[in-house]
Amino acid sequence: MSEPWADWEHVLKLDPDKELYEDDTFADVAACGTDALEIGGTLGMTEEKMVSYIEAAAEYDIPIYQEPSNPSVVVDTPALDGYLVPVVFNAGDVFWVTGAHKEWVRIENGMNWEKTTTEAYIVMNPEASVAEYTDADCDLAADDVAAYAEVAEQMFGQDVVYVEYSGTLGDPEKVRAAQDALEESTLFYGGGIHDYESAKTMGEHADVVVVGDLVHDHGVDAVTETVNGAKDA
Ligand SMILES: CC(C)=CCC/C(C)=C/CC/C(C)=C/CC/C(C)=C/COP(=O)(O)OP(=O)(O)O
Ligand SMILES: O=P(O)(O)OC[C@@H](O)CO
Ligand SMILES: [Mg+2]
Repeated sequence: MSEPWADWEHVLKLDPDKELYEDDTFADVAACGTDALEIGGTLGMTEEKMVSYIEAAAEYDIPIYQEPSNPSVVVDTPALDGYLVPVVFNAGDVFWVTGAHKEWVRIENGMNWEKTTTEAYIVMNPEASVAEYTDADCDLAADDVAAYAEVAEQMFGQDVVYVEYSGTLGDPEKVRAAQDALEESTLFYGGGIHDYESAKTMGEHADVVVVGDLVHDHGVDAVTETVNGAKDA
């Protein structure tokens, strides 16, 4: 049976450390046309902020996945369809490859493996908090990105590979290189998607376009444009 993300084209990532835009509501967010919500962020995250976003989104009929940035913010609730847990393949600190994950399994009272999937992150924007946080080596050419993607799928069995340019629009050639290197795995692209064209461009190379900051900074109507771009790609 294929995993749900095999059918996704667009994901909206909500950061519980940020507010929704102006008069936008969670009902508006849920109706924007995206295939799923991912809830997570790097800075200022707490379990309380996570819970309030997950509970608000759970009122609506849309898949919700938590993307925890560390073990202490993981929320155990039936409101979640699952956990998408980053593993940063180009991290400088092994804590973000296996260390945090080991700590999570150690402190949990039994894991819900059915609901847990890892995302093989390739972090590409050195200015992003996620790059600083994980001490990622972002100095990667297209063939480096392709090789990381292939290693993730073929050697580590990763079903989701995520080219992450958080905060800036990336190089489509590097996204395409990752796609060309993959056989079955689903390629997520995130970073700087802000309109129909940018979503369409990245959607031509990635399987799933992830939109983050736009929903907080410009609102749901702007996100709907990106849904259209991703679906037309
Ligand atoms: C084992 C568990 C439960 C967690 C560890 C998970 C790992 C390895 C996290 C490291 C990578 C990370 C922080 C992922 C969070 C998702 C993400 C990339 C959010 C975007 O971050 P930015 O846009 O850089 O941050 P802000 O928007 O908060 O500034
Ligand atoms: O916030 P933006 O730049 O849209 O990035 C989306 C996502 O990839 C962040 O993890
Ligand atoms: Mg961000």
